[in-house]
Amino acid sequence: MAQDPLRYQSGFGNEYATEAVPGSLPRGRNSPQRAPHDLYPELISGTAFTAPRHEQRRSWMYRRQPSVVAGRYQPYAQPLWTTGGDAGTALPPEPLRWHPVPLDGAEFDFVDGMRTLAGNGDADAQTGVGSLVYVAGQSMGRRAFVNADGELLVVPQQGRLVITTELGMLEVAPGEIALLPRGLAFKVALPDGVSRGYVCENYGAQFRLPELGPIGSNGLANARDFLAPVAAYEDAAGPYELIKKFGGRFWRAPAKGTPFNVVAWHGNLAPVKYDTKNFMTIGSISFDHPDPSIFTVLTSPSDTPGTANCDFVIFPPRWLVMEDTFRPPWYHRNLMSEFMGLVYGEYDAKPGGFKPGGASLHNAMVPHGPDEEAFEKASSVDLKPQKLDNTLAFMFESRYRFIPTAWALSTAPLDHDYADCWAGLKDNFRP
Ligand SMILES: O=C(O)Cc1cc(O)ccc1O
Ligand SMILES: [Fe+2]
Repeated sequence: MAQDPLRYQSGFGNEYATEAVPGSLPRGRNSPQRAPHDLYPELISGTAFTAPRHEQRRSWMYRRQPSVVAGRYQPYAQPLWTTGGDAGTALPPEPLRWHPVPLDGAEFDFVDGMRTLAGNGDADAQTGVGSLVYVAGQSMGRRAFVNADGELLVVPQQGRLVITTELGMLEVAPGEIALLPRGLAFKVALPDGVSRGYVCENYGAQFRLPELGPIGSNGLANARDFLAPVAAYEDAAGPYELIKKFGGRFWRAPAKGTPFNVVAWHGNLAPVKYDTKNFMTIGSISFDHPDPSIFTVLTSPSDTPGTANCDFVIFPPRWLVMEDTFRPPWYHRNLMSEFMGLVYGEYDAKPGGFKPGGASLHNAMVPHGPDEEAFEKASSVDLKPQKLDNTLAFMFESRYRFIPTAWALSTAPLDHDYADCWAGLKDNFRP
């Protein structure tokens, strides 16, 4: 690779165009009789050909070998990365929380270290999402992964990820996120050693920026802050192992060379990264705690308007200035189901038991809200302007109940005492 591959092009869903070797992109057409430098043109589409134009996502790659060149596939064991929700599970109708997932995955890479905590929907029906955690200590070396079941929204919690994709490279640190399109080959290197993070595997409509309504034409996540890679290809010869997730099952195939052989590409289907520091957070400057939808970074719509397959919501550092207001989240129970994680710091509704690397799950109509400590403090504190700083929590919010996996309910560090955080709330009524 002649140029630094860690350069980026900005924008969300742009018509990007990039070439690692000048002159490798055909001009004025997509598949000339012979492409420049005798590269093979190959199309990857992330939407149906007849999807509405504004939803269309596809890219053209110009590569040294088309990706059909691979050996035969054999089953591959990754039993803890499950797909969808297991309808046979007796889903507890109460709040669930997990302590931080232990950092004991030094022997695993990003694919083998992935565990599904909870899932819903059905990859074949193109609905629902999985909520996963990874703990990994090995870089993928000459192993590449393709996920035919969904796109991956990656939320690193500890350790940077250097993600090599067919379309180029992304370096993603905690506080940033990556969005990896369905079907695009990638591998992950771990420059900081053992790393942990969260992943939303989205089987449904692709994540996109939310409508802004009365907010106007600027704000929340701005399109230009999403960064796509520039074309870059691997030179070193030698065999590769391809791992593929396809219909919930895992497969492996040998390949005689690297799948990261794309010399140039153009199109609007691309991996991107986004730094949550660039999120323009909006809040109440009068009174009351607003609905958390104001914190939506990306949304995957379902076929019911406003009722998302999944919203990706962050709770970033921000000022709280509301007058005569209980400032943390209210007690509530919602139609939508909420899977939450914490990248760093403290979450204002749960200063005690919700830790970075942990997770919580409040499914449809499961009541939840501030723990006793948060309630006591927020209902008596002097309401000066207050900066909630050094904190980043997030939520995968879905219209479908998240069903925890057998791993989540047995091996994972389930917090059996979670309900105790509300048990001490007093009846303060004095008629
Ligand atoms: O339950 C939670 O902590 C997430 C959440 C935050 C908020 O500010 C309002 C509603 C909500 O579900
Ligand atoms: Fe909630």
